[in-house]
Parts: sequence; C-alpha cells; structure tokens
Amino acid sequence: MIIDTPPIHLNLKDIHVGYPGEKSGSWNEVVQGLTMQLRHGRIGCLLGPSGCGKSTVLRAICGFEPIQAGEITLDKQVVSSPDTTLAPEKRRVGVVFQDYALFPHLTNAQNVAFGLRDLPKKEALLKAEEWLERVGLKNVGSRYPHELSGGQQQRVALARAMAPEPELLLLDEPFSNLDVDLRERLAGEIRDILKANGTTALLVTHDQFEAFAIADDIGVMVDGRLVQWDSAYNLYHRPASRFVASFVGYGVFVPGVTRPGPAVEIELGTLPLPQSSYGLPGEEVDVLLRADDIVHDDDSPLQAEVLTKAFRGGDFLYTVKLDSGQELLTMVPSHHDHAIGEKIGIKIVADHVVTFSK
Ligand SMILES: Nc1ncnc2c1ncn2[C@@H]1O[C@H](COP(=O)(O)OP(=O)(O)OP(=O)(O)O)[C@@H](O)[C@H]1O
Repeated sequence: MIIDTPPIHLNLKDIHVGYPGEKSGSWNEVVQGLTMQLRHGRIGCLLGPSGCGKSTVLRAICGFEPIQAGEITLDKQVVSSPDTTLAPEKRRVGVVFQDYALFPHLTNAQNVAFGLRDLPKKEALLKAEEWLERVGLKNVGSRYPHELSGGQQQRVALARAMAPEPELLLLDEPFSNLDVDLRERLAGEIRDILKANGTTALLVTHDQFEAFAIADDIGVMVDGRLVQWDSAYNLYHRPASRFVASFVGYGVFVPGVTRPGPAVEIELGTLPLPQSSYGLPGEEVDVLLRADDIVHDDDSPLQAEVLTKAFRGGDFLYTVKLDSGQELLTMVPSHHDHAIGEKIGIKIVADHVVTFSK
C-alpha cells in the first residue's frame, strides 16, 4: 500500500531572529539557528520554558519580525529571508493569541466577521455564525465577548482566525488563561476542528499536556534552539537529551552500569537495553526511570517510604525513598491512598530504558 505523504507546508531553514539590546548598537539573538518542517494538515507544537524564544518564532512566521539569517518558506514560496519580509496580510496565516484579542465593542459575530471584510456584510455575518456553530457556540453571535466565559471567548478567537480559511494557523499559548481541566478539553476539541478542516497549525506552549493533547509533532526548544522534534510518544519514551527527559514527563535519573546483554544494572535489578543505546560494558550511566516505570505492588518485597504525594484525579504521584536513600517517582491509582512516612511495596516495569552517559 502506498501512503501519500502530504507536501511540506512550512519550512524554517536555520533561522536566526533577534532584537536590539538595551545598550546602543547591541543585539540579542533570541532564535539561534532553528530548523523545522511541517507538512500540510499536521499540527506542530513548539514546547519550551518561558523566554526560550517560542513566540518570536511565531512572530517571524507571521511576518511581524524580520529574520537576520536563514529562510522561511510557505509552500515553497520564500516569505522571509534576510532580504525579504513578505507583509503579514499576504501570507494567508491566521493567528490566535493567549489574550483572545477580541474587540469588546463588537458582537461575537462581528468579531468573527472582522477577517471577512472582502465579503458583503450580510454574507460575512452568516459565515461568522456558521463558524461560531462549528466551534460549539450556538446563539451567541449577537452577544458581546464580555458576556462569555474565558473558554467561550477563546473559541470566538479561534472562529475569527479560522473564518478566513488561513492555510496555516498559528496559536500562541491560546489556553494559558483557562483553568487546567478546560485547557486540555479545549485543546482536544480544537485539534478535532483543525483536523476536520485539514488546517496546518503550529502552537507554542510551555505546557506539555496541552502539547500532547493537540499536536502530532512536538519540538522542544531551549535557549532559541530546537533540541528534539518528534512525536509525543518518542519525546516521553526516547528523549534525546537529559533536558528533554527532565522537561517532558515525570521521572528521575538513577545511577547504573552497563552490562553485556545488552543490559544495565541498577539498584533495583538488571534491565534490558536496546542495542542502539548501548556502548561498552562497564560504563557508568544515568538511567531514566519514569513515574509509570515504577509500579505499586503490595506483595513486592521491595519497600519504599512515601515522602510526598500529589493527587491527580485518577492517580497519586508519589515520591518514594529506597533504603539506600535513592528517590523515585511512582504513579499509583488513587484508591491506593497511603500516608506520608508509610512503606509501600514497589516494583519496576520499565519498557523503554533510556540511559545517558555520565
Ligand atoms: N520586542 C522585543 N524586544 C526585545 N526583546 C524581546 C522582544 N520580544 C521578546 N524579547 C525577548 O526575547 C526572548 C524570547 O522571548 P519570547 O517571547 O519569544 O519567548 P517565549 O518562549 O515565547 O516566552 P513566554 O513563554 O514567556 O512567552 C525574551 O528574553 C524576551 O525578553
């Protein structure tokens, strides 16, 4: 069976973007050589800590910031290079910001119709109502943004960005003003809407769960560079660096020594290693143990003391300590409610063992 791979839509080739520094003549390079590609219909996400340059990348893609080196192409058309910055309105790119940026004096339908000024007014308002319905907001067109909840306003903002049918939609921390439950739910719903429309989208966020809920491909950014561009599954189970391992998901590093097999010996036993991540036997390494690699088992002879616990709905995230002093994280179904200081049985069930050289 031949599966058609969609063509590349957005291509960032080694882009550098900066801002003038505080001292006259100085320059702060915020994006330092970033390369990534997004195919038609895919949803990408740039995930990284605050200040790493995520929004600056989006602003460069929109055409709000010039780039100092590299190239940005949309469907093979160069839209940004050191010599060219195609005007934002010529890029067919829609943007959704974190603060919704709705016009307070316009009704919700007028807000959505704002990007449809090429259409006759009546037609634009009709289309706006259609889009409001598509994002799950019926009968709110004649009301004003302040009469809606934060989540509803964010949907209006999405409808406004989607109504002109942009080829590429950029979303800058669009859920950060919403509470955690709504965030993930809305992220999932927006994913469905984007997929139903075949829209290519790039989201930026510092929230990994938001990234997991919406994106096909996730790029982890640090200090203006992309350190891994991958699926959520691979970022979690096959992190390419310690930074990604620590930033994505819960886990700890425990010391180990590689053994023939290939395997790695840690305090809790010997774990098989994939051939690809194996160097020489006898090498001292750090082994990543995820919270879901450590399973609570009342019958296990291996005991660990509960140091802290955090309720997460279906699960507790426990920090536990072995007799050796080594701390581990474990995700335990929340009906196993143990007190801090109590000893509980644990065992290791690690599928994808990842090691890092010391
Ligand atoms: N207009 C500007 N002028 C000067 N410096 C700027 C400007 N915009 C952003 N910066 C600086 O660039 C760096 C990256 O900012 P950017 O907003 O791209 O990061 P971010 O990863 O999106 O952060 P956050 O998640 O906090 O929004 C920061 O140090 C910021 O202070």
